[in-house]
Amino acid sequence: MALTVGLRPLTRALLRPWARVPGAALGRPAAGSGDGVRCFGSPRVLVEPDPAAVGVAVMKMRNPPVNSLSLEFLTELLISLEKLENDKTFRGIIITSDCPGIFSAGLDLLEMYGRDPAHCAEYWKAVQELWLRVYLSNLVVIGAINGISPAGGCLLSLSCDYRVLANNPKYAIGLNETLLGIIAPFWFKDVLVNTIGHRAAERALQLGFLFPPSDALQVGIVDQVVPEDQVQSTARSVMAQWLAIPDHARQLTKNLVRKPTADRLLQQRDADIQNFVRFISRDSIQKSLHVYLEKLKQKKG
Ligand SMILES: CC/C=C\C/C=C\C/C=C\CC/C=C/CC(=O)SCCNC(=O)CCNC(=O)[C@H](O)C(C)(C)COP(=O)(O)OP(=O)(O)OC[C@H]1O[C@@H](n2cnc3c(N)ncnc32)[C@H](O)[C@@H]1OP(=O)(O)O
Repeated sequence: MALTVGLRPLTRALLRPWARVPGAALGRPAAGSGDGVRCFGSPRVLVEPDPAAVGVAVMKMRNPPVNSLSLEFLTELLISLEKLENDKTFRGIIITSDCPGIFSAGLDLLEMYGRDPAHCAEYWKAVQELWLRVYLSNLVVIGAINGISPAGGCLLSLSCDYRVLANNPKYAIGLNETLLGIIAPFWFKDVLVNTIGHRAAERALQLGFLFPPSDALQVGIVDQVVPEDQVQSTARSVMAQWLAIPDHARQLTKNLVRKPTADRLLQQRDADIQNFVRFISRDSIQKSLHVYLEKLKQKKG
């Protein structure tokens, strides 16, 4: 039976069908343009032009304590990304965190635990939308990963064009869904397979590996590991290298490489939402989430 996906007005206004073609005319004018200072502020997403690099924006995630991807946070990220995408003065974004030690704790478990099916459907649609927005962005997207990034945080990192991770043993990265008693959806899995290869992904996904920086570099889930105080400067240098390529050639090439993966979801978005809602609503899965949330609480002592 098909689910009725009732979207709230803000989310409905934001979520549009995906038909972006590199080089195609971009949509509406950007907020903030024309006043000399482009700063797309929102409570949880700080976006500033990089003072040292023309055409580059730095997007800082600040949804304390752990940058968990709640529906509101996802919505703000989507709005900021759409504004940047539509502002022709920007050619690249560096995504980083404003929460010390945490890049993103992934999807917000409280959006999936004890919620009704309509809410879960709305939430999952926003998760899909953020992934598509980042993964298919025409901009160069560099992840300056300055903290731990499990599960959805790892997916966000994997969707960047290049990942720079701070060398701190606490800053593990990986798709750890199985440790929570849930599973990574097929499109999370596809992105990991594309990045580290089939066999490494098979092990990492089943065992819920969270790779510390040295292992993360070795397996290829990140591109570079640098001292913590050099993450931002390294991301800037990498950005300069990527921006030296003509946009149209880079964008078309990115699309060529990424579109087949994105299309697998685009062709079955509604079915994917229904699968998610059915899966997450199971008593056994809700029980697993409950146990995991309790463990997080107990860890505090
Ligand atoms: C057949 C199948 C068919 C179809 C299947 C279809 C779909 C697949 C189904 C489901 C897929 C769902 C995918 C989910 C992906 C995810 O992203 S799940 C989230 C994974 N995240 C984690 O495991 C991280 C959990 N958090 C931590 O490990 C630690 O919090 C962290 C190391 C990040 C930080 O540690 P620390 O600094 O010590 O902080 P605390 O642990 O004390 O946390 C502070 C408060 O934040 C709360 N919190 C932490 N993480 C989350 C989160 N992800 N969501 C919500 N809330 C979180 C934590 O409980 C604390 O709250 P409190 O202060 O106690 O109120």
